[in-house]
Amino acid sequence: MTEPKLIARNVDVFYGEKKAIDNVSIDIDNGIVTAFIGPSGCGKSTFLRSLNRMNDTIAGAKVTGEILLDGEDIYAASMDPVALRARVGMVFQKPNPFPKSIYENIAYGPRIHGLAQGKAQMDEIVERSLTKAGLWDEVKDRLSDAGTALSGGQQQRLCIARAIAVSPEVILMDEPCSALDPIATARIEELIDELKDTYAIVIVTHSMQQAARVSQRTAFFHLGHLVEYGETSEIFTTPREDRTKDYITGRYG
Ligand SMILES: Nc1ncnc2c1ncn2[C@@H]1O[C@H](COP(=O)(O)OP(=O)(O)OP(=O)(O)O)[C@@H](O)[C@H]1O
Repeated sequence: MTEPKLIARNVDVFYGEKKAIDNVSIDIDNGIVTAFIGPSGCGKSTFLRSLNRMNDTIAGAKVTGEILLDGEDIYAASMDPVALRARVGMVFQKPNPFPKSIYENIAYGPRIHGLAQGKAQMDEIVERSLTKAGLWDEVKDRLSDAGTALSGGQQQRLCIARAIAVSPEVILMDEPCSALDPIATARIEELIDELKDTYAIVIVTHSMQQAARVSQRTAFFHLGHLVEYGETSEIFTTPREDRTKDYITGRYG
């Protein structure tokens, strides 16, 4: 057995006095897609954001407990949150390209992290990242066009390419398809399936069909608790907990 990529132990997340995540412990493995599901407001996004310290950017948010990336405490004083977010990248619900060219959207991260020695190396990173995100053929002749001029689905693949460009180890995706049409969604789902061999992927989704299609492991959250975690096929066919059963059969959510 290889070590889990991420280990969370007894994690609580507070917004001011309010506890949004209560004592969550979970191991997240490499080479697979892990889905977080559960009714609106159960804390999926909050917990996802705690995995790369995005909650640090929210005033009043506090995380307690322990989260280890390859055994290293990501909340340790010695951990630089900017470097951490390159290792644990994030893709958001709404595609959010920078108001810059397609090329610059990809080159920005590698530049600030000093990953390219010169123009030729940067060109290579840009091409490799866009290729991995399945976008290169569509944009190779228009790299100086604005990223925001692309379609919604292309913008989301651009955002995935931007995350890939800084050589992450984990990619967190917070409902990455919720603003996309079914065809663009299918492209992203195919892409997620390809990327899982290189990165640990965690996806928050409202769609149980999507969780069933793209993930190998599923975590069901309810009211800030991790109710059940296991193989996706088992969670959807033979859940152990009544609350999971009620959710996947559509009794609430
Ligand atoms: N910035 C914030 N400040 C205060 N409370 C927040 C903040 N973000 C989320 N919450 C609260 O924390 C709880 C969990 O919210 P979160 O967005 O993590 O849930 P979610 O399961 O991702 O919901 P959804 O599926 O609707 O996106 C909710 O009660 C929410 O109102």
